Amino acid sequence: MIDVRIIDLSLRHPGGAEALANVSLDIPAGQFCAVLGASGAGKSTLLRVLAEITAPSTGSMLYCGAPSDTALRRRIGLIPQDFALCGRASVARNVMAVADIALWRSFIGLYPQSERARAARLLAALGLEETHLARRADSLSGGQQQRVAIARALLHRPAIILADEPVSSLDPATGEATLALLRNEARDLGATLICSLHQPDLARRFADRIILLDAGRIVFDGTPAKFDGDITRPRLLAVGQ
Ligand SMILES: Nc1ncnc2c1ncn2[C@@H]1O[C@H](COP(=O)(O)OP(=O)(O)OP(=O)(O)O)[C@@H](O)[C@H]1O
Repeated sequence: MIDVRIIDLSLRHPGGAEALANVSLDIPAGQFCAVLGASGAGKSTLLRVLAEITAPSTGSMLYCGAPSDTALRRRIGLIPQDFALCGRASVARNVMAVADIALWRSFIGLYPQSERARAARLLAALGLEETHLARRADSLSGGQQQRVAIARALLHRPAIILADEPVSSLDPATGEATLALLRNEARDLGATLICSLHQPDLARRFADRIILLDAGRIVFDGTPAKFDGDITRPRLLAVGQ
């Protein structure tokens, strides 16, 4: 079980606006923390900083009180907004690409039976039958590819799951079932789940805690019961005005 401490993170892109501004959070181990906010609010930036894909301008993160290291990084399950699949490779190869499997095995596609079975079980739970394992990833629909990215993140039993809009390409019913599965898997693993969403109703139903970002700042941090569900500010003008 890993708790996450985020200390005064700020990030200003070169020539751009401040994507994160003085973000501090203590996320207890095992918590499902939903990150909401209008488009451009900084949700992906926060997740990318936590995944150490993007370096912050200032601030730091601690995992169980310590900076991240190689061992910690291997315990993060990342679901990127763009899925980051290898289109030419099979679904099986994509799902098992980041699992803790000897490199020579993954080169020749010889995965341990236990990992194959877990991959098939996860994909089936996500609504993708075993026949999908042999298909090229780029032959799947966008929503199917998104679920492959979710299975890949869960396969190696992560202690921290960073999910960037993991149901954005799914129809409402599949999205709800997928988010329920993600929450349940995280619970079973004791994993801390930090998940950006565009659907306040899903966040209210599934998350333990909601963080609302606006222009890179935290403007709400509390329980779903206290959240009023409004993630947008009236700053868009209607066409013709
Ligand atoms: N590489 C970059 N260079 C310059 N600005 C960037 C870069 N990446 C993001 N930004 C800016 O940082 C801000 C936050 O972007 P971010 O992608 O984190 O928003 P978001 O809340 O995830 O949005 P969405 O819901 O549309 O995915 C935006 O103003 C965006 O234009």
